[in-house]
Amino acid sequence: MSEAVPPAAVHAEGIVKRFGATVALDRVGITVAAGDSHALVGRNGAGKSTLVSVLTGLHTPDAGRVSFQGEPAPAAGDTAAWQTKVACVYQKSMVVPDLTVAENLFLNRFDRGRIRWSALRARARDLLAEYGVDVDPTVRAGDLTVEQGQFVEIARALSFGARFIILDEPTAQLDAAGIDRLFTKLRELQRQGVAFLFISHHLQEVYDLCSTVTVYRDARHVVTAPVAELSKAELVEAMTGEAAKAELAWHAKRSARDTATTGVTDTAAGEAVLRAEGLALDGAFESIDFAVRPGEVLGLAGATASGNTALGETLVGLRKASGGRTLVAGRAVRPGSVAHALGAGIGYVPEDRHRQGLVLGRSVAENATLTVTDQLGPYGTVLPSRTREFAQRMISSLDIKTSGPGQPVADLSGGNQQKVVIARALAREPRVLVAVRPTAGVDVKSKDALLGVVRGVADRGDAAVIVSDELDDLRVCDRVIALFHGRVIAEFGSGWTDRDLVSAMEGLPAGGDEGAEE
Ligand SMILES: Nc1ncnc2c1ncn2[C@@H]1O[C@H](COP(=O)(O)OP(=O)(O)OP(=O)(O)O)[C@@H](O)[C@H]1O
Repeated sequence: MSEAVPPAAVHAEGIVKRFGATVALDRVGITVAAGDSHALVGRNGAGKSTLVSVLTGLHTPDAGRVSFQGEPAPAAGDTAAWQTKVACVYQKSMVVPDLTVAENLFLNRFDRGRIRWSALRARARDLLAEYGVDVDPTVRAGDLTVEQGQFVEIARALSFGARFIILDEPTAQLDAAGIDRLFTKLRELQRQGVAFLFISHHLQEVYDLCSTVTVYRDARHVVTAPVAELSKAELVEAMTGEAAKAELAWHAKRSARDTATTGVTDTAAGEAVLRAEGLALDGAFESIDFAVRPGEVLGLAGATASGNTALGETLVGLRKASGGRTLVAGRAVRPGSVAHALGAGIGYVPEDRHRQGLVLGRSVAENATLTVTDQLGPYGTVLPSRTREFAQRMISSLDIKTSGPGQPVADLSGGNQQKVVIARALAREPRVLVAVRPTAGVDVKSKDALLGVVRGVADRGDAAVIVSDELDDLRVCDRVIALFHGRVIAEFGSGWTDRDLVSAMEGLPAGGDEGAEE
């Protein structure tokens, strides 16, 4: 025991944080050892983001203490001092989009009057090279990919001297190759003594990257253990407080339907709820045909640049097709018109809930009913009682953690905001629901419930389209079309294997390679 153990990268104890009547953190603690990769997991609303705010100096806790490398945390408001201790990298990086990478790296570090731009660029180049980040410092930050933005943020944090970095769902917008590169970089930095707190709803990533895991539930600390000593079932049990079910409940059944859905163009026009005929968008995807029948959930699988998201956005009218057409129940939908798509019965769950999904200052009830206000009272009036009643129903069926329908959406945790977006799309009882990565940021248990709700849309006789690269999202589909570089590369019935679908999304032709060596 005589070896000198370096002080913990961060140590927090007895942290209490209240928002009005809500106790977001109830005497919790966390200790991240130097050079460790420590996961923090918990259901939506468990308190993870609130802890991040406390550990980065954004919120002052009502009680408790935080220290970095054995020294008390800086005073509240001393941003410069906090930056030398800790940084948080979010899925959307916090860089200023209109400034160059070099400017972002040195933001607020120089007296503006004395900036020498050539020197600044050279320093930025050195700094990026030092941390092995392959990004041109003269590029506008807004033009970086999510992955590049995150690497720049990490380099920026390290250059301030921070040896502790929080990653809040960093993989949410990365494809498999991007996740690999991120993890490789993190392992490399870990070897140099940098510690990470990793927040993710993808439990497999916790097992792939982290050596320690802490679970919070309902604002309380439940357990901290070496990852190797906790099975997935035990982890889920700690998160939910219930014995874990063996598997996700919402697999599409392998039914008679399966054998009937081998072709994409064989459906008679009258039967399909949604049909794409030669649908194309220049630069995104080429002429695509498919039909979604009543009772069917269709998956549009694909990695980041595959065109699947653009296809989803074209179906809902956010983008205007450059060729072909979309039909709902045999009637053509006006291209490029969200209002027309909505009127035709297409419900939409967008990927980016902050930009496209919610009015943050408004209540849960108002947001959940944004598309149905014409149904909530006579002659265009909105009856508050009906709005609340509808919202209350959605809150319980989707298990939204909120103090009530009147709570502003801005006060909900990220995953619970996503559920409000889904509630809103369901409110109109769409004939076809188009959902883009519907479970992003949603915890394991809620994920199951949400996918069940999407499945339910089809089971009541309507239809759904799930645009995603998440295998769990795609498992509820009766049929999956995989896109690669804007083209359909493969199509699967519900009996696909993870390996086949992943290969297709990576651009490898499906089938015929069973048993091939990696
Ligand atoms: N500004 C705020 N005002 C009121 N309540 C808040 C505020 N911020 C968070 N809360 C509440 O605190 C609790 C914890 O939220 P937090 O965002 O920390 O959860 P989380 O674990 O990060 O969830 P998710 O996985 O969904 O991101 C939630 O009940 C949330 O509604």
